[in-house]
Amino acid sequence: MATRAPKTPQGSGGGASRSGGSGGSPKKKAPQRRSSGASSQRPRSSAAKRKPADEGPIALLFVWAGKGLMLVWRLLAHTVGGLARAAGRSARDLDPDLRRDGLGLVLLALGLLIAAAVWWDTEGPLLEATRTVVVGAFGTFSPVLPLLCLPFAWRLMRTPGSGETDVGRLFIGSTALLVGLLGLIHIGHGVPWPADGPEAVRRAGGIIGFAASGPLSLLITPWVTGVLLGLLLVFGLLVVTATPVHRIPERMRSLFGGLMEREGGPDAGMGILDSPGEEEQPERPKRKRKPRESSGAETADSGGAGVAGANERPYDTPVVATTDKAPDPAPAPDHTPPPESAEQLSIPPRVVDGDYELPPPPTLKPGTPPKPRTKANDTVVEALNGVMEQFNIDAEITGFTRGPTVTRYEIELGPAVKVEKVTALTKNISLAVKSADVRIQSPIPGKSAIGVEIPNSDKDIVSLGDILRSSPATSDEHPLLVGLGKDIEGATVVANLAKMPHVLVAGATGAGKSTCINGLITSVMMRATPDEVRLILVDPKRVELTMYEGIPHLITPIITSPKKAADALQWVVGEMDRRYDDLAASGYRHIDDFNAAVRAGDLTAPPGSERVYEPYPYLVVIVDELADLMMVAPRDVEDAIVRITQLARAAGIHLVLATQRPSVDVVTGLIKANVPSRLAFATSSLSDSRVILDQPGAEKLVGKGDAMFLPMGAGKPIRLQNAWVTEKEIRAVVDHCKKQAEPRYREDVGTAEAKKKEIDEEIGEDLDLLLQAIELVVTTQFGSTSMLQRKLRVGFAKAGRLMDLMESRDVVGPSEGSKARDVLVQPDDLAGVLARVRGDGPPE
Ligand SMILES: Nc1ncnc2c1ncn2[C@@H]1O[C@H](COP(=O)(O)OP(=O)(O)OP(=O)(O)O)[C@@H](O)[C@H]1O
Repeated sequence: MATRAPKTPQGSGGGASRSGGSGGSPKKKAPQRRSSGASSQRPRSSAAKRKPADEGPIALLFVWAGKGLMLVWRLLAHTVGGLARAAGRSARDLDPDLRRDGLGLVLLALGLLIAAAVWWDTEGPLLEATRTVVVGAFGTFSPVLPLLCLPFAWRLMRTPGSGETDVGRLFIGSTALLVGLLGLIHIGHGVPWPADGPEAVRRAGGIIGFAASGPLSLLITPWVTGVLLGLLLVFGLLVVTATPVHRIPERMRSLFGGLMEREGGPDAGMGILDSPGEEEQPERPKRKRKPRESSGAETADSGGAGVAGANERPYDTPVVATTDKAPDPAPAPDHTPPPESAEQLSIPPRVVDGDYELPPPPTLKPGTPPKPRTKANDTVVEALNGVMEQFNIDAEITGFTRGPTVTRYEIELGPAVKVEKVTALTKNISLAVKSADVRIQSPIPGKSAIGVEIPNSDKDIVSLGDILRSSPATSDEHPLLVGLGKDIEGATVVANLAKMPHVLVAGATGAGKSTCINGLITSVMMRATPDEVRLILVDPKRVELTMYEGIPHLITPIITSPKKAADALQWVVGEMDRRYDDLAASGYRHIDDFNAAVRAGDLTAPPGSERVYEPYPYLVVIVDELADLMMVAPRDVEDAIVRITQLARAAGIHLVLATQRPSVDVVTGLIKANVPSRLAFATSSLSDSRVILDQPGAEKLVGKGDAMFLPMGAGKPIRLQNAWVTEKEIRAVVDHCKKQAEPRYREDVGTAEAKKKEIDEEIGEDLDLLLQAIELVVTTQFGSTSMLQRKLRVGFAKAGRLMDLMESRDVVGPSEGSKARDVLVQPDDLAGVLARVRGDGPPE
């Protein structure tokens, strides 16, 4: 997740306002200027030379005054910037909503100051200076400025929780809008130059209007400048209202519809008083993101890869553990021609007209404050010392690091003491500290000490709310960043599902696996809009995930039938293939690049196509009990999982597979090889731990969310206490999401069965064999019946029938006697053909 994420429209208008520079033919252009006098003597070479040469002392004065003003401004900006940076640390600690209020109040004060200076001509040196600066800069537009400050201030204070990007967007948009407008006003007044007198400039668009239109008019005529400035103005308007160009008709419709409703509705009378813009709030962002930093002790630096950094003072400086060690992206498939289908998105892109607000961060409650040391720790230290003494081992307990569930005690050995002397005492230590779950780590990474992990008798609760409000989570905006918990040193652990890119969650019943899945889904709901992330939830147990029914992130109702779940996985394979087709056709390697290009408007539909490109949401498939699926259709499920996991990363599709039976028949070698990240909760046996982590350790976990996280590429797992989220909190988040938007389901997810029946009559029981035969023939490009007999171990009659079925589906050509048949499908198209034969091909 890389920090992700779709952002506000990009500022592309800079080019328009900045064009110019040298070039052009002043000879031709000068006569087109409408102003007279000095203007006709404009210089001919470069703009730089032009003014000082011909504009006389007044113009020179203006130029130098302008430069002086710039210098003062820069000095001021540096000083204020320095002060702001110095105050930054404490400002960052402020509640973000308070920060926005502060900004709003500053804007209000500014509006009042300008109103007093410009509207009422009030006396006083500050007001006079304000008047000179404002009227000089904005010209005839200055009286409107105070009116603009008011709605902006109002918006800032009225919509707490919006991100900083919102403020940035408004700033960029209104600057473009203002520059365009002032330039146009200036052109409307005949493009007066400073040489025409300061009053002439003030009566037009002011210095800003002049800067936007004057030099440009000289180079490309006022008309063309007017058009460019008009475009800049429209761009500014679109940015301020957060309206991408392709959404203009939609926005107009909703604005128009809203106005009509208000006119005809019961509140029609009130509608006259309300400003329609305010009512529609067109400038509101589509989403409110970013849960804010907690006011607690989380001050983590952004961590690097894989495993949390070691930490001397755990509760002061927790470190993020993210799965940053991403491998090279999956190789992009060969370039293929643009797909024929006119439909691009197989997942409906828009779920809601208007705005979608993320749940406010306080919906999730804070946990218990961490305790760095308790009486229980002292008791354990005494017990450990006792054991060392009893066995005459020259070793010392030099300290401990208390995590939420487990404390790691550090033992330093004297000279010439064998490590094995301590490790052999595990059972005695267990006895002395009255806990069966003692785990010895030798050495503690980065220290020449042995670590003895002993469960705390007085555990801390790690709340998901605290994790999502901590800076490791808030500093990364990727919508697939999820809160995992806290490690043994108390550092926050977050992970990006997109980087995992698939994860296996396993553990014995009651170990905390369902809580973990709840945490993952809640993280997504807290941080991502349905336009950014869509979910497929598979819950064969029918009890675990029911509370998420109806959330707008779902693309299909929660799937409870294992058979349907297997079909849904096949649908995901199809969705992945469709995405890959799009990536290949457009020449992008990753869905993020594709989406960025769509947002920037760089992707146009191929000639003759009616397609409208939309960004693809990430798709996360969460299976709460893999074992139930593997019992029903082991081969289909395994095939689909392997295919998805091998390729889906670049397509933005990620799997979370959970099971309480991590045995080799559920988590097969193939699945294991392709699901690189693992999250293990307490297992009932050492062999189960081996299946999940490829090493022992999970059997020693103490349950209730005590977990080991092995991110992709990491050699050693991180022990962590998984974050806790209550059912009440989940319900509040779910209610919030449901109020924001209705789910829009894909009808065909998990319904391949129905389609299959149509072709079943002909294929009958042979579907599996036929799929294998197609795969064989296409990959070898050899259409031979005897090869099918040999490889599939079928008789001549069956092999002949398979060949006929393949012929009727255009996989092979007609029989040519004893010669092998022509193969009509290329290996690249195999996935599509298999999907079609299965009956889960792309919708017509
Ligand atoms: N992160 C956690 N923090 C604190 N307690 C937890 C945590 N996770 C689980 N627990 C405790 O463990 C109990 C069982 O958790 P959970 O239902 O998630 O286990 P499970 O492995 O999914 O079990 P099952 O497979 O039977 O559904 C919870 O009721 C809760 O009391």
